[in-house]
Amino acid sequence: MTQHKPIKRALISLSDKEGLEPLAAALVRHGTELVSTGGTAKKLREMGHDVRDVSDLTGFPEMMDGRVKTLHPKVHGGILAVRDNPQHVASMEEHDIGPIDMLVVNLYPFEATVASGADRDTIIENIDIGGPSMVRSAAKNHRDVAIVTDPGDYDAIIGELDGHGGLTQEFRTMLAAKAFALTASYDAMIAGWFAHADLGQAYPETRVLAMRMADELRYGENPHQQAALYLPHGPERGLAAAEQVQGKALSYNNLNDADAAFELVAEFAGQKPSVVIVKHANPCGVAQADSLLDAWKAALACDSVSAFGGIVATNVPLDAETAEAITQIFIEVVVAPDASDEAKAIFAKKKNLRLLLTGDLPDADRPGQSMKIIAGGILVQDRDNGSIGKDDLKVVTKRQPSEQELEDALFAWTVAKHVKSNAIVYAKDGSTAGVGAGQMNRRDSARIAAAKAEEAAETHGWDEVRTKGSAVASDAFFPFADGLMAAVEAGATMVIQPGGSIRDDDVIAAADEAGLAMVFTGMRHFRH
Ligand SMILES: NC(=O)c1ncn([C@@H]2O[C@H](COP(=O)(O)O)[C@@H](O)[C@H]2O)c1NC=O
Repeated sequence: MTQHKPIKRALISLSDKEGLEPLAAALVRHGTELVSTGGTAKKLREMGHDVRDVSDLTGFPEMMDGRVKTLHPKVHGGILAVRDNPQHVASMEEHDIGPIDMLVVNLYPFEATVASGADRDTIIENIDIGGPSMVRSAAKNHRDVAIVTDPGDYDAIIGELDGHGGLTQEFRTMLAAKAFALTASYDAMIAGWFAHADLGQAYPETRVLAMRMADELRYGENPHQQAALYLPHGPERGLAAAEQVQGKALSYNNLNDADAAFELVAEFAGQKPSVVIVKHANPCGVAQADSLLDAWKAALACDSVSAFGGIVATNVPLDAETAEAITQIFIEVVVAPDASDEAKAIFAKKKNLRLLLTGDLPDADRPGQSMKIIAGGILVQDRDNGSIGKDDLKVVTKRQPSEQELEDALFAWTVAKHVKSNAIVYAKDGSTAGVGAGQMNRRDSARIAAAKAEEAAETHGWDEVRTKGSAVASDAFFPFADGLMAAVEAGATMVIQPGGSIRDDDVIAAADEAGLAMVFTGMRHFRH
């Protein structure tokens, strides 16, 4: 049977004293002697408990604004001594060191201090030194010492004390693992603050990532893959901060697709009502219109086959009419800044549909980084926040684009930025006409996008395929004229692309011959 080791003496030193009362009461009930630092000792006395001050134990006053309180052999010896090691026992006797069986600590609130906008000196003062030192000592000696760092564990500890009079080795090991994760995360936050905030290093020599599990997911991309969502410490941001109003638990693929939809729709923040439909992380229909309902209809019309089981994102709050229309087909997730009560009630009828409300959309041009795991490493890059406006465009053809062509071109360009390479996007009158994604050559993407537009025309019984008279965006330059010619065959009259190929002259000549207007952006948007 696993032995439950009693706690004869506990050192308690807490910044966050929440939940202390029942834990202290349980310890006292089981005959534990309490030793404590200034503020915590005061609190315990207010609760009516006998407490020994740590300064009494060490023979030194707490000093230097609390920088030195527990950093003393009487504390660390009492924690680190191996109880059945005769030499350690002899040292304890020689130096009058008593064993400490439990340490209850939480650390100075470094993260909250940074978040509060405090000045540098205050931030530095909130780097806990004595706390992590004790935590590491106790976690190392978890064979004999219980290290309690998470108030979420207090109840279980009280249960063990009341039920068995002490804690098992397994319990102490679990606590130790948690304690080392805490000190590692704490130091990661401090190192991150120094590198990023204090020294302005976006790519420091050593990068420490500390993340907490926010959700255990049912599985990963496929059912045989285990998966979880991890978030960095600090305030939740972006899609991770969204409120899930209803629906089944979000899956790995839902989160990945919803993020793609959310990032694309954020490009349209503050613009006309816009709808993005994403499938397998690529947009399959994107539209802007005077009403959200019209934007939904236009986005859906682009590729209603692919939209089935898709993810929908909007740039304005959902209204009842749009909610009603969306629920006419099977949609996995809807992401929106907000939703009216009527819209929520309509979605509520679709029990499985996940509705995520994000509040204001993030700035699409914000700085940041993206990461991708490769075998044996992580690729880190600035997030693709590059954007262009009309003034950045260089007309390279004889024909100048019309205002409408320019608008459609910029819209197609914005969508193409969020389509996996090779990306070709046709757009007309503020909505996509065809999206070609993820092909190994540009010509195939151009053909696939055009074929989708033809299919949409057949499905909806339109007289004309919407690529006729459209603007086409290519996420990177056309290395040959063949990709451009595929767009000409589809009826595009305007091209937007980065330019920069050694065969640009051939491509421009082909565009001139076909009577196209073509602009170069000077910026590429590969997305893999
Ligand atoms: N300096 C030390 O020796 C020291 N020992 C413990 N602490 C921290 O002091 C805090 C508790 O202080 P108080 O009990 O005075 O409110 C805890 O967050 C603990 O981690 C210390 N403070 C900072 O380093």
